Amino acid sequence: MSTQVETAEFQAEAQKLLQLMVHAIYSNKDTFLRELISNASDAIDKLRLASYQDKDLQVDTDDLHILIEPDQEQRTLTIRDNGIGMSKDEVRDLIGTIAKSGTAELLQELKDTSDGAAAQELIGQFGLGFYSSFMVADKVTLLTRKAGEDTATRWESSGEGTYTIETVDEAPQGTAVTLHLKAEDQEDRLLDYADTRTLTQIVKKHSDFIAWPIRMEVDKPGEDGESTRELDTINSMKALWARPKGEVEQSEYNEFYKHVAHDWNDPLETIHLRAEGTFEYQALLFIPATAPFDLFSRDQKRGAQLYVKRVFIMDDCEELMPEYLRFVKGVVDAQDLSLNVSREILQQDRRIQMVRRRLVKKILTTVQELQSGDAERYKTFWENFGQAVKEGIVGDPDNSELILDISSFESTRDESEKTTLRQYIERMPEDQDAIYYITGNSRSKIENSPHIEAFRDKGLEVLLLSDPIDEMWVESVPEFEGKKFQSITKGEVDLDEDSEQDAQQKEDFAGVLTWMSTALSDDVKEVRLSSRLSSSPACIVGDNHDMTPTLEKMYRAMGQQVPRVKRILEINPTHPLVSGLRSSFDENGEGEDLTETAQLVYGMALLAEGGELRDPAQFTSLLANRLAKTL
Ligand SMILES: Nc1ncnc2c1ncn2[C@@H]1O[C@H](COP(=O)(O)OP(=O)(O)OP(=O)(O)O)[C@@H](O)[C@H]1O
Repeated sequence: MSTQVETAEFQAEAQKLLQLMVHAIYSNKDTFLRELISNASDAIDKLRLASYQDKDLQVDTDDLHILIEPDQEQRTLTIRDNGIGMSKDEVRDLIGTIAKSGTAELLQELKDTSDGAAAQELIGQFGLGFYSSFMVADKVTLLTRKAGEDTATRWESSGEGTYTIETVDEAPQGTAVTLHLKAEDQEDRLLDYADTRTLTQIVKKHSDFIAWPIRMEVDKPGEDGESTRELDTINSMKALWARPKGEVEQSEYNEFYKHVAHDWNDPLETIHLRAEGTFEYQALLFIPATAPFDLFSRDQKRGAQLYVKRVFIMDDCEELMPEYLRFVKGVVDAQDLSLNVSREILQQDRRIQMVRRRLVKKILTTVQELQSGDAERYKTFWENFGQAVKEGIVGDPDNSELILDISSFESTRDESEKTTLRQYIERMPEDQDAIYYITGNSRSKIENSPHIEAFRDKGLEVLLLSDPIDEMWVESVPEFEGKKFQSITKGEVDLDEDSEQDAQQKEDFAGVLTWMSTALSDDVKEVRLSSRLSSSPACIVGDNHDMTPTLEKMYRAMGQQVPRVKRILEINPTHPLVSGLRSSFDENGEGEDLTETAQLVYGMALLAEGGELRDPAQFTSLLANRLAKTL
């Protein structure tokens, strides 16, 4: 067998992340061991599953374990597992590159931040798995043989841009990662990772719950006072989710979370539940403290890990979690499923649907409790995951009321504080019968939109809905707690109390309105007087069931055919431009100049709401000509 050594380069992004590790940006160096043990444990889970699914696979699964081998003299530390191993191509793909989405954004953010603590938090959020070995080692050697293959692969790197890779004839099945340790440096929080006591402490702290034995030779005091070296299992291996809730420390939950979620930070919330009766299961779920970089990418995975009677069955079990809760991590261990259950079977299984319903309810009510009991943590939750959770208002009709209840929204009342719907309703004046809202692309755009003027003048609060998903749910939900949602850019709004004056104005403007409706008929279906404006001359509104321009644009962007919706131009009778337009029409009748003024009024209204002109060049030329006349 040829054992030619190839030298290859890390992918550019991997190189940059490695540099961060080599130059020790992350202060909690002990985490490397948790990462390597976590990978080893995953590899054993995979082997166990593969041997179960493929009876012809020639592997020995009798004594699956992880072995820690420190060598004080050589200053090395080896983490060895007899799990699934990797093929040569897998080593290249999995170790030489970083396929995680969000890497580019992470690197950009790291470049932009000069604050060490912020950089650490970013790294912590991203997790660096295998690469974290380079925090404590100046050279790493990996020897691996994939289950069922004859030859093995040896990989080595000092983390400086290149690595070597070669095929070797012999190696035990599984993976051994050998770290050539950096010198101990207490100041830099670099401990002696060849010391068995240090290693034992780290394993107990970070990896105690790992389901496979983690073994290491340790010194044991003998009867004659002499100590002897003995192979010991240093983790308790107790599945955390199977232990009674009251007996598990939060620190244990936190460590377990870091293992399942590949996160380096503590979770925001822990949910531990057990169901007994016809279908028994235990669930241990976590809400992370920060949203992952890829929360809104299409390939974002979702779902808890599924175990059956303590045996790992699959990662990302989608059947257990709806898409809008894709950020929830954890484990569900069911007692009464078959070990060879497949995704197809799970999709059909009504018991799994029942579990999912219960988990969803539990997660949502946990957030509800947070909302009423811990404002700061609720705020963190909502800032990170609110946008995703709101997808459930449309996607999960059974829970839409509950989701609305735990949601909070920006409003005209306070720039820095969001409001819940319940709080909004409590503040509503007695005669207000609807929840007013406006949708659009950004807070700044909608908050200065002319539609809001009269609401602001009258002290009426308006919700400012600027997430793309808001456009969707607000169309589909009729009401909350008996109050219907009313867009302030749609339908007729009557905020003026003086009906006598109204009637007079209607009469005065009747002629000019009819003429304007015809003059602008290519763009609008009607021109009418407004009671929602106080300082702007005009605004554009829709009928109650019309699609908003933002929604129209969203559908077009998704490639759907949508007819162009003509909306309504509302003009402000008290604005000098509008009253002047009317007197000019009354005195001189229609004319080219007046038509141009009407077009300008329409164009301005469109721009004021952040809309796009159909013919911007024509609009600017009209405006330029008009301005020239004033000079
Ligand atoms: N001991 C191992 N045995 C088999 N495969 C392994 C082992 N260690 C790593 N791998 C493979 O290499 C991949 C990359 O590992 P790495 O630790 O860099 O990232 P990860 O575990 O996928 O995610 P994270 O960076 O969030 O920890 C793993 O997903 C796994 O497929």
